[in-house]
Amino acid sequence: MANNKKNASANTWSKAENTKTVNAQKAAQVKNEAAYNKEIVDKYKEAISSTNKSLNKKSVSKKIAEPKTEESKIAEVKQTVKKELGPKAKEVKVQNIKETPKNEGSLSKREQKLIEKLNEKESIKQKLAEEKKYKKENKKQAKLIYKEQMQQEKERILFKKQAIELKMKQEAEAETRRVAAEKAKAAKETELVETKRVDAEKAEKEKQARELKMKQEAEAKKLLEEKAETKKPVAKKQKKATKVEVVEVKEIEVFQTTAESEAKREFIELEPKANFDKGVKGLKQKNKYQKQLTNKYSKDILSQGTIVTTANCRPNTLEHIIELKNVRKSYITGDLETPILKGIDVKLDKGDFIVILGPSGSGKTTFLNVISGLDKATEGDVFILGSNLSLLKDSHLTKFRRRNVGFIFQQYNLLTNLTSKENAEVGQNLANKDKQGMSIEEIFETIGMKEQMNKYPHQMSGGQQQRVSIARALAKNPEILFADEPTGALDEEMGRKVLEILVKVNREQKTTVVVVTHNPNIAKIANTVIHIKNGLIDSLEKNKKPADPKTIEWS
Ligand SMILES: Nc1ncnc2c1ncn2[C@@H]1O[C@H](COP(=O)(O)OP(=O)(O)OP(=O)(O)O)[C@@H](O)[C@H]1O
Repeated sequence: MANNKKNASANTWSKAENTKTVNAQKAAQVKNEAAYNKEIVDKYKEAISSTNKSLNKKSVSKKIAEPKTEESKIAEVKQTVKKELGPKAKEVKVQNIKETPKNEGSLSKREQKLIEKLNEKESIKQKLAEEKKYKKENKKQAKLIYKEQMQQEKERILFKKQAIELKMKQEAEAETRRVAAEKAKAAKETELVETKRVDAEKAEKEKQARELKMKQEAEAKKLLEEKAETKKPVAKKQKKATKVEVVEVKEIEVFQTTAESEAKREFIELEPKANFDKGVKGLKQKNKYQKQLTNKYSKDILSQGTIVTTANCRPNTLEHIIELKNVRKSYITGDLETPILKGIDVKLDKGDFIVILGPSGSGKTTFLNVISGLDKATEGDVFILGSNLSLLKDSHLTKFRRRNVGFIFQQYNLLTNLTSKENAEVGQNLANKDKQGMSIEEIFETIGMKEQMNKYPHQMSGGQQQRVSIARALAKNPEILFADEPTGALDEEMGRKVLEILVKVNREQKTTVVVVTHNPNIAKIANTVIHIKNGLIDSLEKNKKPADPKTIEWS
């Protein structure tokens, strides 16, 4: 019995010794593995540090799990052994190993083998668990590091993006500032240029106003002088002029046709002269001959009403206000004679409304100028109111025109610095005092311009200005009213109005009206229509029923 007890005790001790050895081995192994783990952790740390360095960022603020202490490892192994050995291990632990006698029995071989196997198994299991754990830990760490790196990369990209955006924003702001500065500069320059332009315009306007004022003053002065001169012509001229001129002023009184004066008119028939050369030479001879006759007969024609013919023509002055015989008009161009009017014969009745038509360049205006005394024929008789205008001196021609004829031009020719009324008064100053005519007010009433009497030409329309020019012509109370394209610059409405006035004057005042026009429709309001073609009268038609200007077609 005592021996059995002794053996059991020896066995227990031996077991304990073995367990101690195993535990020591395990502790050594854990120590080694701990060192190994530490090395791995160090490596990770180093990797993290190098990654951080490469990202040029702060070090990863990662808390890497420190390896477990040796004591905790040993405790853990002990715990595992305890778990594996179950109640046996419990038993071993319960007993005090140091106190257990060394020779107290021994384990059976089977038990020993079992323990060895268990230890081995435990060791492998332990190792696998550790490995798994470390792997898991490493994977977790790597994941964290990766996550951290990704986060850092994201931050880096975000930072870069923000930096780019900031740069772009700064550049945009700088561009905006530059554009604004340029705009401001341009605006300043424009303002400067505009200011200069406005100043220049202002200066120019002031200059023009000064000039206009001076011109107006000069014209007004001239008008007043003319008025004063008209009132006392003889007295003033006597002061300044020579004796001969005084005689001239006294002598020249334009002949007026009355029933009484008509009977007293002298008639002189000159032998027609035909032995002139051809061309320019002949033209010069004709001019010379005409001058001689002019010097001889001009005064008598103008003041005495002497009728002088160079073309075998005795005009019927009671019937015909205009009578032309073999009228020619030529111009000298270089060495060549250019014939325009080529031998015109015509008789036009007093009080007629005459319209002259013809193609452009046919000689209409030349014809009008010759019969109105604005130009002189080269050859032939031009009897107007019985006076042969071909034999009047220029100064006498002017007097004749002033007394007897009125003009209306396409471009109204009003004095710009005089009002409508004053323009008309200029005409009135030249009026035929012996002939009873309309007053200025009546004239403006006739032309429908009473409200515009105090307006200046620039304050009126073209049609209104043309009507003022009619008023001016009518104020002269002329025997004949000549109009060259009077509606040429007007629209239809104004054109018709002007024609209505001319017709009215013709009917009511018995004024002979001669109108040159391109518009064949206007011919319908006339009672005499002349067609001029190539410097000759192509036809003369009488119209017994002239149309009202309101009813004619216009274009
Ligand atoms: N001073 C001049 N010197 C030379 N030729 C002239 C002169 N004046 C007019 N002519 C010519 O006389 C011709 C007739 O001119 P005019 O003005 O009389 O014609 P018109 O029938 O009135 O023409 P339009 O209807 O075009 O006004 C034209 O060929 C013109 O060139």
